[in-house]
Amino acid sequence: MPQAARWGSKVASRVATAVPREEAASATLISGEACAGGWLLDESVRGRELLPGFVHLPRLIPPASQQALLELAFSVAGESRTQGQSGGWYRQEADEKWSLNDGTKARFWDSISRFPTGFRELGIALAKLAARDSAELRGPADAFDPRVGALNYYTSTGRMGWHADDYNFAKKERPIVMANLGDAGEFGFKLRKNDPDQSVRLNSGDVIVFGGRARDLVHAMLRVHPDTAPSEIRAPGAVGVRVGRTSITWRDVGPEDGLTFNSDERLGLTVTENTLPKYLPKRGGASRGAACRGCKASSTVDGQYCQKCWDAWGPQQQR
Ligand SMILES: O=C(O)CCC(=O)C(=O)O
Ligand SMILES: [Fe+2]
Repeated sequence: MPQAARWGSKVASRVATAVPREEAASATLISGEACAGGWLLDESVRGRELLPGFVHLPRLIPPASQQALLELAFSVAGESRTQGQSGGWYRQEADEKWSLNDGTKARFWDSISRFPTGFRELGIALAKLAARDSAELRGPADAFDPRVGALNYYTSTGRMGWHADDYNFAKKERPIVMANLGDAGEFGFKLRKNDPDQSVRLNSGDVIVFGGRARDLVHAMLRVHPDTAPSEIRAPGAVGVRVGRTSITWRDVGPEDGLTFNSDERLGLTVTENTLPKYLPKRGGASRGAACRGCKASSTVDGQYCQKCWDAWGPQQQR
């Protein structure tokens, strides 16, 4: 059985059994043809539009669905912790020990086909629920067709610097949909770079969506509030492992937008012929002769790419 299908069936059955009866009575089952098992969402939650096109839906995802989603994230991002393959959230150091692939945090993304059945439909449902409370989001949410799932894991000291999401990581005209699980996080945001910083606390089960005029929202994960996960949420995996904070984003984007698959390439962990120059790891030493593979400039720093193409990769390092 192909890997994606294997994981799909495994996680979908876990999701189905994770939702208790009591909760089923008070929440609405979002179902769909491909949504085996279904996801429970509290549709009575209304969104707060923090900026035109930026909506926060507190506790939209009830605890049982939070737990199921967390297990899904840990399963998918831990799937390929095998030497020679994509390391998911992990990478193997020289001493052969596995560690998170981005220091105090970890990042992973790949085609939505690698995620279990129902994951894509959940992203679509979340976008539509947010659009009830933002005229700005209606068009972008109607057209939303997520093709990539991205999973971030933060330890208690993990952060992400200020940035706007590139168009090669989500189409310009489509929203970015994010679910928050585990420890709460302080999410910094502003419409433009020079606007005053604002922040909102995102608790486990909260969803945010930004699109339309807020598609280029400048945002950051300022800090994690350690040990604030709801008591009923458990870290999947070994007993005693901290829950930490996980964010899941659904992204409507594909190779036609210049997306490189998968996250290992963008993090500079592996380089393939598809890796964009700006994601190549920086090295020193100028060399002349070959034209730059990125922009055809005549001088390259390593025989392949020019300094400008190397430098374009730099800002990604701050993430
Ligand atoms: O995890 C978060 O809160 C932010 C994630 C994010 O901005 C990203 O992955 O681009
Ligand atoms: Fe982002």
